[in-house]
Order: sequence, then C-alpha cells, then structure tokens
Amino acid sequence: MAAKTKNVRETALELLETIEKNQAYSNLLLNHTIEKNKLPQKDIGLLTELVYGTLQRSMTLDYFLSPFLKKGKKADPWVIHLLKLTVYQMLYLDRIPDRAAIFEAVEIAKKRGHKGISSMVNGVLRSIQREGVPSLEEIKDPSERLAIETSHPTWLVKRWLDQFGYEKTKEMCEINLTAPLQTARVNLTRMTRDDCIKHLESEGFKVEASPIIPEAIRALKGNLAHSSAFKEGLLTIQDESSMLAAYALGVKEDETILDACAAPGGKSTHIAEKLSGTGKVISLDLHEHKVKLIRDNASRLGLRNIEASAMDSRNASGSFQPETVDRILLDAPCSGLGVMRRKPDMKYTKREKDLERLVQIQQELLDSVAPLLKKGGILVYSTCTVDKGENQDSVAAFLQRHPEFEFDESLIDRMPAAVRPLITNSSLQVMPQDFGSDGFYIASLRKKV
Ligand SMILES: C[S@@+](CC[C@H](N)C(=O)[O-])C[C@H]1O[C@@H](n2cnc3c(N)ncnc32)[C@H](O)[C@@H]1O
Repeated sequence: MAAKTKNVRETALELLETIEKNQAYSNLLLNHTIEKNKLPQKDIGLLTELVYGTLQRSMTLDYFLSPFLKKGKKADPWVIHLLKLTVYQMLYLDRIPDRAAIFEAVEIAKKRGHKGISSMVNGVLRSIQREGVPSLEEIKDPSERLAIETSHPTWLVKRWLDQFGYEKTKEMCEINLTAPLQTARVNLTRMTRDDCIKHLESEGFKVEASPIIPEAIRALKGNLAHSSAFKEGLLTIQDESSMLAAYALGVKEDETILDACAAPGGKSTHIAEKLSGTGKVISLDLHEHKVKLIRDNASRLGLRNIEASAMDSRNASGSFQPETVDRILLDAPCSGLGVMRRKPDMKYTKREKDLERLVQIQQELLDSVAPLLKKGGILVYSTCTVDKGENQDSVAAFLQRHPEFEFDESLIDRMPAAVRPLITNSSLQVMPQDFGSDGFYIASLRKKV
C-alpha cells in the first residue's frame, strides 16, 4: 500500500521536473504517463491532483516556502519541486495527514539525494507544520497580492485589472485554480442527446445534459475519451464555449464554409454535422500532420463533407477564387489565456510580447481570408483567449482597414439563449467564470452587399 502511494508521488515529482524544463505540456504529459504506466483509477486521481494542484499554485507555494529556505543556498530544482508538492498536500488536501505527506517526501529525498538533503527536507517541512506558512496579508500591493494568492504572473494580473477591473479579474484568477469540466458534443447525425446519455450510462459513465448547448453533455464521472461511444463516433470532446463558434457561423444546409485554422477539427466537424445536402467544409491548417487529425476525426464521426488540406491560410487568397465561400470561420492562433485551467504550466511560460506577435498573425489571416467571402456572407473571428488586444482590438483594426465589412447584428438570433446576455456589439467574451467553460471570444462580421 505504502509503496504504491510513494510511486504516485515519485511520478508526480518527475512530471513536475519535466514540465518545468519545458519539455512537454502538462496535459499531454500527464495523459501519456497515465496510459504508459496503466495506472489504476485511484492513482490516476491522486497523480492528476498532485501535478495539477502543485502547478496551479506554484507561485503561492514558492511564497509559502521562501522564509523556510536558507538564504543564499540554492537547493536543486527537484528538491524545491518535492517541497512544493508536499506543502501542496499539507495545505490543500485535507484527506492526506501531514505526517504521511512528510514521511513520503523524506523517503523520496533519501532515495534521490544524500542524507543532508533528506534532513533538510524533513527540517523545512516540520518547521512549516509547527509554525504555519506566512500570511498573504503581508503583501501590501493589491495586484501583487492577487498574483501570488492565485498564482498568476504579475504582468498578466495587471493587464487584466486594466481591462476587466478587480472583481472580474479576481473571479477569473480563482476559477483558473479549479479543475475544468469535461464536456462533449453529441454527433446529432448519428444519435439524439438523450439516447447518447443512456448509451454512456449503460457503459458506467455519469453524465448530464449541458444547460448551455443543446447538443452538449457534461461528464460527472469517467473520461469520455475512453468510452465506446467516443470510439464509435457518437461524440467529440469539446468545451462548451468552443461549440458556440458553429452557432455563431449559423450554417445552412448546402453552403460552402471555409475553416481557415481548423486542426484538430473540433469546429470543422461541428459545422459539418450541421450541414446537409451538398454543403461542405474546406478545412485548412499549416501542416500535414495536423490536417491528418482533422481527417481522422471526420472519419471517426462518419462525416464525408470535409475537404481538409495543408496550407498557410495567410496565402489562401492565392489559392481560392474571390467571393466563392458563403461563410468563414477564423478560429485564430492565440495566447490561449482562456484555457489556463487545462494547461496550468502556460501561466508561467507566456510572455506579454507573445501577445503582440499573435495580433500581427491574426491580422494577416483576417486580411487574407476576407476577399474569399461572398457579399452578404458571414465571417466569424474567434479565439480561446481573454484579452482585449487579441479580441476586440484585433476586430476593430480589421474593420478599420476593411470598410466592406460591418458588425453582424443577427448574431444574437443564432446563439443559444443562455449566452445571449453576454453579446454586445455583435460579439461576446465568455469568461471562465460565466458558465465554468473556457474563456472564449467570438465576433460576427458581415460583408456588405
Ligand atoms: C485555435 S487552433 C484551432 C482549433 C480548431 N479550430 C478546432 O476547433 O479544433 C489554431 C490553429 O491555427 C493553426 N494555424 C496557425 N497559423 C496558421 C496559418 N498561418 N495558417 C493556417 N493555420 C494556422 C494552428 O496550427 C492551430 O491548429
């Protein structure tokens, strides 16, 4: 029993080290480790909690630890990870007694280091147990305190405070510390949502209908990616916010739709499920290996109306005739600040200058696809980020250069009722705290007739 638990913590420590060295994204690495080691369900839960929890709260844990570390004496990175992993358990996981967490940490330190390291680990953790961690109230500057308290970089907290004010920023930072929901889209070309729920329940999953999106379900127990319903093409794992893009586009049965940044095909397949007759989706993405993901998903879902090819969409206007597509989705490459709950390591690697570089690419993509749209057609611009520069300002800059486009007032009529209150100026910014879904932005523009 003890050996098993120790293995989980050792694995968590190794994962934290690899993620820190920037060798992998947390979500991909964790899934890979779970599959490779064929971990039992209870270990998967603990491993996920330890890795995500420690990453989510990394800056707070550094703050708590700092008075207990000898000044001027730099400990090895693995020792710091081990201490943070253990302090995380002591402070945030009620079901793990402090003495058990400390015992496991000292055992790992003995195994990986020398006696000096294990007694240092023991000493630091026992002092924290005895004296408690420093109060966050000691941080006087409110933005600095919010940054440390919710473990978000100070530049980002300051940027959000400027854009959204204190309350919204605090709510967003706090929800970013919680585990995301897994949601999925039922393939309505194959089965109704009610029947799909029954199908999943017969497989032992616990799911419920989404109150936001008519074809979505929320997983309460079990990973839907492992269901036979998924393998049989009845489902696509997709966040509810992401599903709004196909609604915003509002496809009609026999239209031609361009999805200019399409891989892995979450939105292309959604659009394709909504088309019928001779309608088709032209799905583009940069590289062949990404385009293969779109084709694989389309084939798993039994969709034959997607034409996927590799292309830099900044050159799309050279490959398609002007004014030949009915609707365009530009789900642009973005900073992804709306999905930080899923990839907590991202909080510490993003830099403010990355955002400016992305705005440039977003503008080039918009300029390139705009001529392909028929007069009267709809262009939906979307991102999974919460940032005015990449969202509202990007759209405003495009409209200024393109007087042939205007905001599309009819967006509100196409959107599910629950999100309508969020729409202003033919666009909407979903914050992660609105429905517990990802942060996401959508703007709908019409090419004037
Ligand atoms: C937000 S993701 C798209 C997600 C996709 N729409 C979905 O729902 O599954 C952005 C995509 O843009 C692609 N991309 C980035 N620059 C591009 C470019 N210049 N041309 C085409 N695709 C590009 C990336 O490879 C990435 O797959």
